[in-house]
Amino acid sequence: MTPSFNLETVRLLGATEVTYTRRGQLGTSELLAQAFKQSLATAGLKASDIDGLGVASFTHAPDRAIDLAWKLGLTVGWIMDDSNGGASGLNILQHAIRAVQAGDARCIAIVAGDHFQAKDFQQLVENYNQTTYDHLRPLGAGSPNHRFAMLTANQMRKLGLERADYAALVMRQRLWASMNPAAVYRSPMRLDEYLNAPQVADPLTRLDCVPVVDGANALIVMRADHPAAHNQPAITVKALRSAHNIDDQQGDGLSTGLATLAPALWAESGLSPAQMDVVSIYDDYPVMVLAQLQDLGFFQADDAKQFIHESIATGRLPLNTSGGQLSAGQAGAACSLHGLVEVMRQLSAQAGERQVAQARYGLVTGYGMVEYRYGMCSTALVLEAL
Ligand SMILES: CC(=O)SCCNC(=O)CCNC(=O)[C@H](O)C(C)(C)COP(=O)(O)OP(=O)(O)OC[C@H]1O[C@@H](n2cnc3c(N)ncnc32)[C@H](O)[C@@H]1OP(=O)(O)O
Repeated sequence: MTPSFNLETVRLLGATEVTYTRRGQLGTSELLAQAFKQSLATAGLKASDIDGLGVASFTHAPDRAIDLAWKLGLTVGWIMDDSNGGASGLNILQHAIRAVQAGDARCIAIVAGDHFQAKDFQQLVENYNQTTYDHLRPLGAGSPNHRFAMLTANQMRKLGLERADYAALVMRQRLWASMNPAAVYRSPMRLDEYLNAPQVADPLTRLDCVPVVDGANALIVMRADHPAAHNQPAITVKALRSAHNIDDQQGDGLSTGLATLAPALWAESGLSPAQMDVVSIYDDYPVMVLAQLQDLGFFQADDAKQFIHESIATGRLPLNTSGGQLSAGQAGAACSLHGLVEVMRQLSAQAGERQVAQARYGLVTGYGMVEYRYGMCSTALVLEAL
């Protein structure tokens, strides 16, 4: 287990998202640049304050972080690219915190985003890794939808769930999305709409699968003693843990790396699931939202149905208050900062109509990098508004 480290010397600010669109006009560099500029404006910073840059993207290639630094006119002493999908932004964050603590940089901007034409996404999933290319693509099963359909069927059996139970989660997220101007799907969803949506891979329909959009997110990681750290409500990280490839793809995929890291995460933060005021759980498919909440101790297997209807559907647990990716949209690697940006906005009292009253503690998870059965990467962090 990694040793704990003092996070008090680091602050997060400048959380921002570029409005998600389907097949928009801006290319990846432009989206990343827009997120960067919005983040600076939100944090009250100038480009010359930034001395570190992290970039997460699938479609930024052949450019890399240094090319974006040049386009933005940045001179930096710390730079990082990450293409680990749903884990990428939080992976950069984990490194950025260390860099700021160690004095390699004082003020790091992290940006994540993608622009997709329809054919780009197909190309991405079929070439996601060598395993997919060699073994799944020839079977016509390159898309993650097929694999998460199997995980959903298995979870339905294990937890005694029906489609109407998943509907309650998806519909609640859509309700949150109706209060997020940046979300791509904002019209409230009815149960019959959910149940009758076009099937994608039994038992998943279109409304269970994260929609592909364009967009970008950004935030700033800064030393707590930096003069600009007081430009807006300060947010600190109480604990951050990652656990990747915990079982060599030999498990059932319904227990993620979060089950491994949860004891240390809660012990280090000194907090418990019941104390979280707002929660962003990586939501590529509803099955994984439930799997991660269970791993983190929000409910026990026997209570899954009750938890969905009493805590999630009622909003008693403010879960994925941006609408989550399922309603706001998944802009490629931007998904890796999506949940963090939302929790930071909630903790900074900047969430507009969907603001959770007196939000002090928040939880964020990242998940991703499907090898051939399920995601291999898991990260979680607990945040506090100071
Ligand atoms: C670790 C991970 O993150 S793994 C996950 C990685 N991501 C993925 O694999 C993406 C999964 N999603 C998908 O594959 C696709 O979105 C699909 C298959 C579900 C849907 O794709 P398609 O069937 O091609 O539908 P398409 O995107 O063209 O949309 C068709 C219509 O449905 C609408 N639509 C699509 N999704 C939604 C949604 N969630 N809510 C409401 N409307 C939707 C579209 O706006 C479009 O409407 P229009 O015709 O009026 O413009």
